[in-house]
Amino acid sequence: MTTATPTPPAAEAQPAATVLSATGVTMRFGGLTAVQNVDLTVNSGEIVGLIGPNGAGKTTFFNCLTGLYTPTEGTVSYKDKVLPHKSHLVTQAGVARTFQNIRLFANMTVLENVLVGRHTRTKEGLLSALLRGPGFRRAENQSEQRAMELLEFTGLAAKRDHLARNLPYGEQRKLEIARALASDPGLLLLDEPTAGMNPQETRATQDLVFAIRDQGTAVLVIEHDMRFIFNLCDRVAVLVQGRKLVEGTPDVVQSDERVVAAYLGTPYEGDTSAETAPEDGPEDTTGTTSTKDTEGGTA
Ligand SMILES: Nc1ncnc2c1ncn2[C@@H]1O[C@H](COP(=O)(O)OP(=O)(O)OP(=O)(O)O)[C@@H](O)[C@H]1O
Repeated sequence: MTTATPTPPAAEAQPAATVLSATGVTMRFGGLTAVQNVDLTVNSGEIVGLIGPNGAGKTTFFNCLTGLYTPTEGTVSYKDKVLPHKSHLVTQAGVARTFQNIRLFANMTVLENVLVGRHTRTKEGLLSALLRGPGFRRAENQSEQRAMELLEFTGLAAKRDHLARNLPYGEQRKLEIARALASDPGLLLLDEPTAGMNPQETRATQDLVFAIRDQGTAVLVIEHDMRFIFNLCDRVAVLVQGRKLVEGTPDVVQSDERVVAAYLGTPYEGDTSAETAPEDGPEDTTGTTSTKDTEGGTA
């Protein structure tokens, strides 16, 4: 008689832990309120999208989350700890980001760029670095190993010794992501990761973001390419004139008449801000066109 190995009871569906919690975030620049009383959470295992017309406050909100700006009001917590208003401390806490305009060290190699992103995870001090003692060399080897893993992961390993400035645009964007991942973040914020990309590069970026999520890093992404956002995200929040207008699944958001109206700049029933509606031109909310497809790279 064979004894069946008891199978473990099916794991009960646990509510996902909250990774990021932004509460009542407001950012004023003089008389201009760029972000107003925005709440947003990102849970572990999630990809959350942040969309909105130009000037809606998306990047300002990212800057508040990542310590570049000190919000005028509100708090931002990562894994239940309030984040400091210093970007390197936010990175150290476990939140990494990329920028709308690529910020690589153009004259450093691909590998060196990722190693720079690794510095928040190395403990060796300045003295140890100057003396190049065994502890420093061990840490250096480990960092290089991790950097190479990330270059494999992002498909850039063969370019490790190329100067960043010589990479094609799509690979520069990948390198930015690899560098952000080098700090081993639990949350990655991507600001327009497909801006200026062709459709193949955009699809590859989509696959990369799924892979990042599958490896255990939650993702919050700003993007104008609606097809990309609605394919990728579990949840989407829409900012309009600094306020969160709608939040929900891609299906809910796509079919919300307020979202369509906000993008078209037309008033909707109950809209109190119609007189100051954004002047941006129509953007496609149907998922058929990327508004950035016609833009050049921002490198
Ligand atoms: N440092 C700043 N000082 C003053 N005003 C600012 C500053 N940064 C942003 N703003 C203003 O805040 C508003 C929101 O800008 P923000 O760049 O956050 O929008 P966005 O949604 O990211 O736009 P886009 O999609 O075009 O990148 C805009 O009116 C912008 O001019």
